[in-house]
Amino acid sequence: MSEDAWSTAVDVQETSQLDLNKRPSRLRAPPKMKEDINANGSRSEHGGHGEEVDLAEQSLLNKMIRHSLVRNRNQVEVLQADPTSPLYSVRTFEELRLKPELLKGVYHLGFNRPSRIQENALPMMLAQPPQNLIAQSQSGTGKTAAFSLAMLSHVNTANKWTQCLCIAPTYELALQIGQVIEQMG
Ligand SMILES: Nc1ncnc2c1ncn2[C@@H]1O[C@H](COP(=O)(O)OP(=O)(O)OP(=O)(O)O)[C@@H](O)[C@H]1O
Repeated sequence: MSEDAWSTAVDVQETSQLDLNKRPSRLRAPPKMKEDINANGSRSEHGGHGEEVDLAEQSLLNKMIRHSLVRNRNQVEVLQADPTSPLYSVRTFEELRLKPELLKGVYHLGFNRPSRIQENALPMMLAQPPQNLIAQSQSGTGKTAAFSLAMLSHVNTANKWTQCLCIAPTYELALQIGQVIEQMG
């Protein structure tokens, strides 16, 4: 249920991003970035400069592809049991020694066990002292959830200052990551 609500909210958010000019809400980008996005959008609307890549549209397309994977969650769960799948995992979130609040957030999202990228990357990202990590995995295999969990694990809620900085290549992607973090945190 909560996963459906989350993906629906993200979809609504994505749709709203297609019409940034008409939306005077807090979801607006800072002026410079908004200008860039709108510039890309108008280029694409008029079909003008064939070679130029519209990053906002590209990001939305990626999101739509991922959304179709979310709909097939049952299949994802089955794939996690297949040792040849990148989603395969034998470890549990408890074994990753996440903070109890985060564990609650993970289960609230309906995650029963970590995917392979989460299983491999999280111990390194949670190590003390923290280690640098570059990781890659197929789309929809849980990378966002992995680095979001790692970021949140390093946050001390008693400290009232900024403790994490997540840099994303597009505004839309940043919003999506923010949604995941809100859900988990
Ligand atoms: N351990 C898990 N168990 C079940 N579902 C999961 C798990 N981890 C992530 N998911 C779900 O799988 C979907 C894809 O996860 P996520 O967005 O983290 O993947 P991604 O690798 O970052 O994808 P992309 O490369 O497209 O950005 C999301 O709906 C997420 O809620």
